[in-house]
Amino acid sequence: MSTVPGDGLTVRLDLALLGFRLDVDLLLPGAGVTALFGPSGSGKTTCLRAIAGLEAGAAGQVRLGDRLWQDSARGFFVPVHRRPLGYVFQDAALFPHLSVRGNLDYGARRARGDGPALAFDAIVALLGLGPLLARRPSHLSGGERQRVGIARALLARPRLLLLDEPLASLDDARKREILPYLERLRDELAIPALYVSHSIDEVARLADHLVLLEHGAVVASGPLRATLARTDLPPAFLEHAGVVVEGHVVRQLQDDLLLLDIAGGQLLVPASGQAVGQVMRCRIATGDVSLAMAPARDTSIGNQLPVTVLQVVDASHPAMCLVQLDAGGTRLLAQVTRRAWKRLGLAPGASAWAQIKAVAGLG
Ligand SMILES: Nc1ncnc2c1ncn2[C@@H]1O[C@H](COP(=O)(O)OP(=O)(O)OP(=O)(O)O)[C@@H](O)[C@H]1O
Repeated sequence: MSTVPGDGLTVRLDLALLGFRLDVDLLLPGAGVTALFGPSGSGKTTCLRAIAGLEAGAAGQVRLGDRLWQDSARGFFVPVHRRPLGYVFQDAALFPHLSVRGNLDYGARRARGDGPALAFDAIVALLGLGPLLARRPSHLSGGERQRVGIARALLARPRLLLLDEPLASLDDARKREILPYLERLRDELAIPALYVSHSIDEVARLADHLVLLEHGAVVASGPLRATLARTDLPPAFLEHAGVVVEGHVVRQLQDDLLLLDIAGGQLLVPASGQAVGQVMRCRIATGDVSLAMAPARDTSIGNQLPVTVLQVVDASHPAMCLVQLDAGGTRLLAQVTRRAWKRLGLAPGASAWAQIKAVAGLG
């Protein structure tokens, strides 16, 4: 039996279902948010269920820090109700006849975990539920219901939080409303969270670590920024490739723009409520970066950075290639046509200008 360093989460599972096999071997951080990302049917939910102990047929080992939850080699299996975890689904199944407070009290009374104890009031404040405590679930928006569901999961004192597409049933406005609360959880909670999502923007905004799943197997697992910027992933993932850049807001400009200091330069980014000095994450998709040999003068493009070409690889379409660039310490990825690559005479080591059409501020 292997030993696990520190307080990480070991998930070594092999599960055969009718027509589907989950076979994963993961060592995940014991803190922060790990996102599970992959195409529909790749096994994200099955993986979460197996970690929770809801798939009794799963062979292998699950261990959180020094706590062993299952080890089939030794016939050891902690049942789901004895694993200290909080499970949040797409729709929080709240009791309709109880108020928000009643629903939370119910969760607190059933607390069986031995994770960090957060006071009722602290959890209510963390999720902004104070003004909602007297309401019935039928008088809550979808986003508010999810916040109550997360609070109820936290009141059980979990050591691990499992979130299965908690925003999937919400419209964009509700998603924007709840994301800052999820960021607060990430920044203030001492326990790790596994977060399943279909949305790469959501993942880029919230996660610290990224696991890519395809056909029940792990394609990649690593720190978010490094993993998203990889150029050696299967085609299903390359279309989501792009970089996540972090920088400090140095100035607020007219027209709702912010000036962001990043390694090696500055970026103009659409404002989304950040103050000067604050750290901001942005995502730059590969399709939003093009290449030129000189900075363009009369252009609508707001961001142009001098770059060095590092390498070029095949993109998911044969007409396209992915070019990895270094912009003074910030890695960028550009998706350009093979024809343009040849026409510009580019090669690894060449100098060029990256024209960045869009930068999505992620909060
Ligand atoms: N109890 C089950 N018995 C047989 N097959 C199952 C069972 N549960 C899930 N599957 C199959 O396992 C595969 C993975 O499903 P899973 O729900 O884990 O994928 P997912 O990545 O979460 O998908 P989505 O993003 O669509 O939610 C699918 O092919 C699904 O049909």
